[in-house]
Amino acid sequence: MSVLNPKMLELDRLWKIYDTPKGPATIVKNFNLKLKEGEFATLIGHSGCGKSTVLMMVAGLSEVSQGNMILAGKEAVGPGPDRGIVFQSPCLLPWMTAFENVMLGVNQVYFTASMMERRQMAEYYLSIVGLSDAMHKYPSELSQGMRQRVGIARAFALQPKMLLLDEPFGMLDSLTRYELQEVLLELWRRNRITTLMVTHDVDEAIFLSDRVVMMTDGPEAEVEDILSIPFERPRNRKEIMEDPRYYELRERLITFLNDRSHIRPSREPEFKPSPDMAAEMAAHVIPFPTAAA
Ligand SMILES: Nc1ncnc2c1ncn2[C@@H]1O[C@H](COP(=O)(O)OP(=O)(O)OP(=O)(O)O)[C@@H](O)[C@H]1O
Repeated sequence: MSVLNPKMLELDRLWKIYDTPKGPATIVKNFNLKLKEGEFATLIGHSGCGKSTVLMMVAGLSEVSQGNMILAGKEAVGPGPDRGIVFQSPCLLPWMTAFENVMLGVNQVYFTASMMERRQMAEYYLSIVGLSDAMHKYPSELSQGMRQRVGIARAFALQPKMLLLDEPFGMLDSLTRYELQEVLLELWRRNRITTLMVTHDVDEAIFLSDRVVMMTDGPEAEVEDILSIPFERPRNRKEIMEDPRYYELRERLITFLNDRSHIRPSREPEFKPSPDMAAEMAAHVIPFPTAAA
């Protein structure tokens, strides 16, 4: 029997400071989070608060300015095949079929496996995401939703320790998004890969996650609160939506986002013309034509 790692990911007082022309900008400050093996967590917060920044640090694609990041008991530095990433747009190589795009990573990571095993692995994941009949098509022959299915299959096929998803369904219509949420849950049910996902969608966060991590507004964003989602798995969207707890959770998340939007500083720039400029502007106003004109 395998023993689950009680701490698959530990983010300990993580900071991200960018050097900007105006000086250092602290985007994320003292960000603490622990994920258990097999846990599905989502990051939610206002646009620009630093969700993708946290995800990119975990992916090893953005350097950690301060703090520790431990993945499966080891310090994680730089990117690696132990972390699979799915972006909003799947970035497939256009001259390769869906199958070849998935095989690209599989060949790199499982180079000791036989060609037959590698092909079977790619075919298995492409069929689970519903692309059995389209796996030999080129990206230009696939819809946006199908391309994202390839992106999801590609990430799972590498069997990473962690899956990182940056608004993977953000560009899809709501029907396709619901379908792909189900696809993602089915793959996750079979593999139980520890997952951290960025989303703006409160319903998506509740439907998919074990815990929703609410981030404060940036700059200097940190974890404000964490909401545990109590619904049993496997989850059924209809049953969840009929559960009174769903509306309580939804209310809490929406209230959190709304409350924070009230304390956000106004971004409206100040514009006070000098008296001379005001006179100049007034002189340029074209009078509204009257009936007599
Ligand atoms: N290379 C960089 N240099 C300076 N600032 C940056 C850099 N990259 C991102 N930022 C800033 O970091 C902040 C957080 O950006 P990030 O993309 O992480 O936010 P987010 O919460 O994911 O936003 P959204 O929900 O809109 O995608 C933003 O203010 C952004 O301008």
